[in-house]
Amino acid sequence: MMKRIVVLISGGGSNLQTILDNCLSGEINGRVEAVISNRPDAYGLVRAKRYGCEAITLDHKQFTSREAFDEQLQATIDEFSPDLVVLAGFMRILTPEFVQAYLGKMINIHPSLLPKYPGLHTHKRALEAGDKEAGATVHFVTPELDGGPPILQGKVPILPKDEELDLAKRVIAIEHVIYPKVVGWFCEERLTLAEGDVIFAGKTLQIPLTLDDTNATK
Ligand SMILES: Nc1nc2c(c(=O)[nH]1)N[C@@H](CN(C=O)c1ccc(C(=O)N[C@@H](CCC(=O)O)C(=O)O)cc1)CN2
Ligand SMILES: NCC(=O)N[C@@H]1O[C@H](COP(=O)([O-])[O-])[C@@H](O)[C@H]1O
Repeated sequence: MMKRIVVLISGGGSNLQTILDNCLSGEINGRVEAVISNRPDAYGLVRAKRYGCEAITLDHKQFTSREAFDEQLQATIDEFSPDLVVLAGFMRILTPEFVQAYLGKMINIHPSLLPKYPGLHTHKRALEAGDKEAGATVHFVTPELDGGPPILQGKVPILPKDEELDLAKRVIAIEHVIYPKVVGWFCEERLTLAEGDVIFAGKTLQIPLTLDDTNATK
């Protein structure tokens, strides 16, 4: 049964595009039913229209509170009865009530090797810390910001002359590899969240998988 996916965005949507492409190619056994942006000018909405799904703007600035925005967001998402909600560059902190409604069926990609650098400006922080490697983490979404159980990480080197943009480009390239992989696993029903544990292919993940591991998990 093809899974129903809703994607939340705030910007350019390159991760969204990778997921759309993998749905079209059959790599992901799913269909994106709707893309919802909290910003009207998000180019990801153009990508959604080109793919042929609903492209919806819920401008968070039009709401009097975070709770009111989340309430409307939940009502909009539920119109599509998704099996999976994918945050792809979605830049709003979600209320605990909202997150609880999608626990175990909502994932996010974060541009750092969590638990290092939750929140914003991850590449700047990694460079300032003098780190030798960086990367991205796909995780289940919980009320704790970027604190949800990690699923898969992709690592990249930090090079001596790297500036923020250099690192951002190298990290987003690995994001485009790991995110569709995790979405695909979820749509094949190989990935679940149970009592706070990530269950992948029938085994409890004690630590997140890294990209190198995935060859062994075919
Ligand atoms: N309850 C949760 N909400 C969200 C999670 C989560 O794990 N739990 N993940 C984030 C995604 N994210 C990083 O990966 C993130 C997004 C936004 C922010 C943030 O500080 N947002 C500000 C506004 C910033 C802006 O508009 O540029 C805010 O909401 O006030 C931090 C981390 C998605 N939500
Ligand atoms: N805290 C959330 C966050 O910073 N997410 C990051 O926003 C970018 C979105 O790019 P995209 O719109 O091209 O997919 C990605 O790098 C993603 O990791």
